[in-house]
Amino acid sequence: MKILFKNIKELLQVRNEPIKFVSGKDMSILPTIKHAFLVAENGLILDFGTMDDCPSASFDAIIDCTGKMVMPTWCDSHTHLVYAGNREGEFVDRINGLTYEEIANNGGGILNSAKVLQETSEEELYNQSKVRLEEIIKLGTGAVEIKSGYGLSVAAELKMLSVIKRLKENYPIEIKATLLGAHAVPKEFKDDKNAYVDLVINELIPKVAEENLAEYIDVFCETGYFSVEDTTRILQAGKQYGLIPKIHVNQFTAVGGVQVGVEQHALSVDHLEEMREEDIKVLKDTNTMPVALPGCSYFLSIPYTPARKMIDAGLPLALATDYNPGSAPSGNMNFVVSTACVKMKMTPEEAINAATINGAYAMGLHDKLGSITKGKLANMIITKPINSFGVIPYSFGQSHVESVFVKGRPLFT
Ligand SMILES: N=CN[C@@H](CCC(=O)O)C(=O)O
Ligand SMILES: [Zn+2]
Repeated sequence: MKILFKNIKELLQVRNEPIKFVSGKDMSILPTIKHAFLVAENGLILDFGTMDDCPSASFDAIIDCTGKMVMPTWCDSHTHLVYAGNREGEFVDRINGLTYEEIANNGGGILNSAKVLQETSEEELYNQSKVRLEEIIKLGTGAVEIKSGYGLSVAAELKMLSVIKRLKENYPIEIKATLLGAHAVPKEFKDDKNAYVDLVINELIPKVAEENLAEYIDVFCETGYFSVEDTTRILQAGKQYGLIPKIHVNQFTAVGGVQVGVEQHALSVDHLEEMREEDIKVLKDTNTMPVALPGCSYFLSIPYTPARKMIDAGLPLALATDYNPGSAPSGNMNFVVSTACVKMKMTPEEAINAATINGAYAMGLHDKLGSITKGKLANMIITKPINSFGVIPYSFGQSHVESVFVKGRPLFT
């Protein structure tokens, strides 16, 4: 199958040479080609350039993109989109004055989602989750990481990971699975957290590795959840089974989680709403990608990740949705990119880099996705007719995605 996309108003995120990620000042550069063509063959990007060099060979399909932009699909490197039910009641409780912490301390929050998930069949969980997956693909996401962590028992964590596996088998976008057994301390272990950490290390990790259900290991390293010591133990155990760390740190308190991430060679450290100078410094010149989740800051009314400080210090930054029922019930990367510009003072170029190539890196997918580069997967967004790419973050709350191509094929057009 060979497709020609012609008369593209502007082809975004063009990288002739493959790159891992962009940091610091380089984040403000978004290479583009105006009045461009692109050829996709057998699911890969075969060629691109200006219309002056547009090939005249025969194609299976020709798509006229007059007035429209073409860009790589969004790479959403942090979600919890496999969950059961929702937490609308807690949303109203927060509107009426309770805090996220108070709700969690009263047995709500993650434990609430765990209870519902444990009572939901795998089939039903799959059916609820696939709706969310289809919804984000329509919004332009072409690669997504999905975590477990609402099971909090060996059986229920395996149920979540099996659902993720089934989504991988049934949908063409790239899906990466993360084991987040240490997301909260289950009720039964409330007086003996160490026993739960032992269970994660001695039973859950080996079982997940044996069944090959996850690529990454995550921990919610936070006051009242898992300490830096717990986090180190769990990450080390995961690494022995080949699981790569990607961790939740500095959401509410800065307790040294970023340092643990760097020490353990985490692929990413995510959230980072509370950042001290030393947290920024320790990330410098490492291979650990900081990931901001502005949808969570928006929904919980907590501080935003200090993107300006971090980028100005020379760091890279990725953006993700954190799609989950409690702190970010939206998987809309268009909204995330817009919020990053409005609230975190990222420029459109920085935000698009953060949501494409840097997000791909945070999922170990930068050699396949995240830029328009020959040989990468032809996962692309065709926008509606727009004046400039700045309109994507500017007109918040709208989707400018007209159609989405995954491995060179149109989905949900
Ligand atoms: N912070 C930890 N985990 C999720 C939220 C969990 C929940 O409230 O259900 C997050 O990334 O925001
Ligand atoms: Zn999360």
